[in-house]
Amino acid sequence: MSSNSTLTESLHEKTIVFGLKLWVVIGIAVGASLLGILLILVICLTIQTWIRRSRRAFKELPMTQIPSAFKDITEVRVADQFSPNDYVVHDGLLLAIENGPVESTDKDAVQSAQEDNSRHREENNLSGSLVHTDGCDGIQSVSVCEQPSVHATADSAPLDGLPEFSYLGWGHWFTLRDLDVATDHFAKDNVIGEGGYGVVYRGRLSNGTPVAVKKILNNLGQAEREFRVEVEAIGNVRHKNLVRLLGYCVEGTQRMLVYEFVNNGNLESWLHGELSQYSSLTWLARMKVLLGTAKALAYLHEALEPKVVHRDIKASNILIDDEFNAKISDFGLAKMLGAGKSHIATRVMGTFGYVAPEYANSGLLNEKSDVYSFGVLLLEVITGRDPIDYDRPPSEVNLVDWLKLMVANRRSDEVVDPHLERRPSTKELKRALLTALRCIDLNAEKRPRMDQVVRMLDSSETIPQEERRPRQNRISENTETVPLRGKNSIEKSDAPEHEERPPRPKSRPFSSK
Ligand SMILES: Nc1ncnc2c1ncn2[C@@H]1O[C@H](COP(=O)(O)OP(=O)(O)OP(=O)(O)O)[C@@H](O)[C@H]1O
Repeated sequence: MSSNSTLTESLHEKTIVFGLKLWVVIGIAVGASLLGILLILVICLTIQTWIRRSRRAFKELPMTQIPSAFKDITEVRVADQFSPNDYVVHDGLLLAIENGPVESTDKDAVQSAQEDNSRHREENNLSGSLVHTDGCDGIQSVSVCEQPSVHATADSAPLDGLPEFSYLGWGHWFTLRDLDVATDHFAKDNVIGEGGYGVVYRGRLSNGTPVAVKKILNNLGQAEREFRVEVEAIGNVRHKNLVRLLGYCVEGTQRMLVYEFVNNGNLESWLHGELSQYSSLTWLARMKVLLGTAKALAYLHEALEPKVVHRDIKASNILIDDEFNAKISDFGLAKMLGAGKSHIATRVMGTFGYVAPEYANSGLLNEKSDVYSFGVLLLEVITGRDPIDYDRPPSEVNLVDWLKLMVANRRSDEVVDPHLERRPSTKELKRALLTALRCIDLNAEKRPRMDQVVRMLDSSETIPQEERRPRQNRISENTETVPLRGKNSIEKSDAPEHEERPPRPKSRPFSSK
């Protein structure tokens, strides 16, 4: 009884806290703790909802692309690609090329495709849904068929050292602050280059990963579209020869894409730009880059469902790493082609000189347009010439036309890039030229598929050690800067008619219907 009264007395004693009685102080402390716990719960819930909403804002970007087998692979007969004649009829011209034997066999091709395929499947251990476009350019046309389920694999796992909550299932959600810090406040010194729709910065994430950050220009409908298409096309796709998208940032009007940093420039700067002043790419390095490009395109066209048509294959979109592996980049114009669709009708986009004629004329697009662009790229690599070069005499301005003429006149050995230190053998040259000519066939149906192109090009030769690094010119993510380029979108109608030379590299909207 007395202890009870002592307790009551103590509770009624005044404390040093504003002279409040003890029971009042205890009450306030308990109340404050409860409030604190409640507040923390509310903050957690708000953050969770915010992340969920933000993801939904992207319509739960698809975890697409379940590679099925490389279809028809066993039906491909490499020997069919080169008839044993000493000429080929191409585009109405009798081309004076002798066909050398093709070294890779069906067995090799099938085996390599199977290996590729099982690797893709391992690397893309995904299940999920597909995305369809209805053939229109509007992003609204993209619909997600079902909620994808993704099983993270080693390759698609969150990057080490980054907060787990930022992981989206295929890549990371970065805040503006993350990227501001990564690029040193988007410092001018960190600008790698500028494309039609954004500026690319070199950066380093908080966990030390070197990245390229593409800051999309604000308020451009096309830019917004490009942003979303790029995420949809390659967000969830992994291939050694495709640049890896590590994540993105969406904050207010800001749109940014974060890629793996590819440290050895792009093919365009090696062939015609700053890097060409230091050294010429060797023939084997060129072929390695082209073979990698062909493999990535074969993957996009043959192994994915729906297939992805890149639409802007050109030298500046082929990034190169220090082992001379190609990495196709810039998927902003990509289109999905659903199963059973032979083509889609769409606005003609692309880059002057690379766009397939039937697509330019009709707006009908399918993967054979990429095959044509690849053929032009191959010719560019063989000859070291721009697809369109107004500095040359009229008969040589258009690379494809000039090349066909040279071959028809049995002057094919004169077309090789004079900057090459070691010319390719006649057999190597024929292999490359014939492949290119097949790719630029005016009849799109006659063009080979990209998996066939891979086999045509693959000579199973490796680059000797001493040829791997053409002298002093590797670009390190810390040191040199790839030449800065201005915006150079040109409309078809912008193309100069005669003397004036268009800015290089030529870009983007080719023409509008
Ligand atoms: N992941 C990357 N790593 C290193 N450099 C990159 C990366 N992505 C792009 N770049 C470089 O940034 C520059 C700008 O690239 P971007 O794709 O925006 O434009 P582009 O292809 O030059 O032109 P356009 O957009 O008009 O086709 C190019 O020099 C390109 O090589």
